[in-house]
Amino acid sequence: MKKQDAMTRDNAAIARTLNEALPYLTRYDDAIVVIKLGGHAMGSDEGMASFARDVVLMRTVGINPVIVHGGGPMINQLLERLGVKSDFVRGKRVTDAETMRVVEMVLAGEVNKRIVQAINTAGGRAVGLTGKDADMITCAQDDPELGFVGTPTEVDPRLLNSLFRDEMIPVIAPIGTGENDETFNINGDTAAGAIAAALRADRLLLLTDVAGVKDGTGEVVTQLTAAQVRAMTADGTIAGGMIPKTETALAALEGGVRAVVILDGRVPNAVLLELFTSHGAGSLIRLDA
Ligand SMILES: Nc1ncnc2c1ncn2[C@@H]1O[C@H](COP(=O)(O)OP(=O)(O)O)[C@@H](O)[C@H]1O
Ligand SMILES: CC(=O)N[C@@H](CCC(=O)OP(=O)(O)O)C(=O)O
Repeated sequence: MKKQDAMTRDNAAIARTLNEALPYLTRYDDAIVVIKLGGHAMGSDEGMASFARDVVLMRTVGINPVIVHGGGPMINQLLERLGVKSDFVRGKRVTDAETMRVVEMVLAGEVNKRIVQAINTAGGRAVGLTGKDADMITCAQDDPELGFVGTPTEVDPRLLNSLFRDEMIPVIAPIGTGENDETFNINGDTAAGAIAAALRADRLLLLTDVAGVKDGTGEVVTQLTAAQVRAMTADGTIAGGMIPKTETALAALEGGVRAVVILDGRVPNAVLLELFTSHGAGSLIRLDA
C-alpha cells in the first residue's frame, strides 16, 4: 500500500474512534473518576507516560480524575537497601517508626513526584499530595500488631473539590494523620476506596496486574453484583490479594460510589478502553444487577 493511502486509512480510524467515543464522552462529562495505580501497574517510563496521557485526555474532556497510588515494590527496594526487614500480615505491611519514615519518603517523595511529573509533561496540571495535606485523611490505628498502619475514619474532600474547580489533577499518596498526630501508612486500595466514597465518585478504577476478577474456571467476570462478590469470597474463588480489592470495592459502593472496576493496568490505554469504549476492560462491580 502507498504511504499516502496508509495515512488516510489511519486518520480515518482516528476520526471514527473519536466519533464512536462521543456517547461515552458526554456520559462522563464532569464525572469524578478515582484511579488507584498500584506499584505493580507502574511499569516502564513509557508505560507511565502513556498512563499520564490518558489521564490528561480525561481531564481535557471534562472528567475530574483523582490518582491514588501505591508503591509497595518501591518501598521494598529502599528498605532492602537500608537493611530493614519488612513483613506483611493479611496483605498489609507491618510498619514500625523506622519503616514509616521510609514509606513516607518513598511514597510522598519518589513515587508521588514521578506520577506528578509524568502528568505535567503530558500537558496536565497535577498536584502531589498525601492524606496529611489540608487534613484530608484522618486515621485510626488498624491492628496494633501492624504498628503504624491506619484505617481512614474521616476523609475531607474540600481540597480536592477546589482543585477540580481549577482543573488540576490531584495525585495522592496513601498516608494519613492520627488523632494524636501520628503518621499512618494506609493500604493504597483502602485509601482509594475511602477517597472515592468521600467524593461520591462516579467510578473507582482499581488498576492491578490481572485482567479482572476471575471465576472458578479462570474466566474474567465482566459484570458482578456485590452479592456475587460476597459469594465468590465465601467459596474461596476470590482469594489472596484480590480480597482487599473486592472488600474495598464493596465498602466504596456502600459509601456512595456508583461503580467500581478492577482491571489490568498493564494493558496500554486501559483507562481509556474502560471509560470510552464498549469493550470495558475488566470487572465492573455494582451494588445490584
Ligand atoms: N478470583 C480472582 N480473580 C483474579 N485474581 C485473583 C483472584 N483470587 C486471587 N487473585 C490474585 O489477586 C492478585 C491481585 O492482587 P495483588 O497482587 O495484591 O494486586 P496489586 O499488587 O495490584 O495490588 C492476582 O494477581 C491474583 O493472583
Ligand atoms: C499498609 C500497607 O501495606 N501500605 C502499603 C502502601 C503502598 C501500597 O499500597 O502499594 P501497592 O498498591 O503498590 O501494593 C505498603 O506499605 O506497601
